[in-house]
Amino acid sequence: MNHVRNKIQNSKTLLGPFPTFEVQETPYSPCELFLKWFQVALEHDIHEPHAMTLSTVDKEGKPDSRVLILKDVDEEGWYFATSTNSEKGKQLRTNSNVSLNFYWALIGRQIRIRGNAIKMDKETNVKDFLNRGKVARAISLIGKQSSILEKQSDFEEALSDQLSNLEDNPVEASDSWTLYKVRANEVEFWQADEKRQHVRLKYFLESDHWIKKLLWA
Ligand SMILES: Cc1cc2nc3c(=O)[nH]c(=O)nc-3n(C[C@H](O)[C@H](O)[C@H](O)COP(=O)(O)O)c2cc1C
Repeated sequence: MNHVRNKIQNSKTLLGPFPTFEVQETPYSPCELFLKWFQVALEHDIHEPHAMTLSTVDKEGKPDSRVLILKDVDEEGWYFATSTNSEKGKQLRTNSNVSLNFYWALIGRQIRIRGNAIKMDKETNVKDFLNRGKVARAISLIGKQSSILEKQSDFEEALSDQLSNLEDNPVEASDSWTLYKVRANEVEFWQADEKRQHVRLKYFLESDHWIKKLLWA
């Protein structure tokens, strides 16, 4: 495995070419800039640009991270969905502080969001749940995300039970499936530069308005 370690040690990063980031021409709100950057990601055919890392902290203050799908974004916040029974669901119950991170290597862009995760109402959660594919709904209805699985066949049996259940009850919704809105108070846009002169612009929410500051790279 030493050859793999050599590869890691000698891997190059941020070679470019990258798009430019005109910090003087940025909009008032980070949501608007996020959507502009997302559009650029789509134009560059970034693979799964809506995959993001969600970080939470447990009740002892220990951080935890995992990848989730961004379901929507608007001036109110960034949205993700998961089970309240999952590890992250439990963590969010005791501490709603979160961060989100997007990294699009091909265009050298990273977006960091810090804020609070707020649960959406029951009706919205049910609507989001019913929009999911059948297998995803069946898995959610098992309702055991992140608990210990003794053997893989237990999962297969539970899935098969839930798939038959959905045949009989096609609009059954999970009690735990929840859409969360991350209301941001800090959003940073980071643009890589081939000559290592990276550009960082951070939005801070002050009272009820956004201010923007450049950051040292
Ligand atoms: C690309 C990708 C997308 C994912 N999307 C979701 C998602 O939208 N919701 C979710 O609960 N888990 C999603 N997962 C699984 C999570 O990363 C994680 O394994 C799961 O939510 C359990 O996390 P927890 O134990 O911290 O609660 C996704 C994983 C990957 C790699």
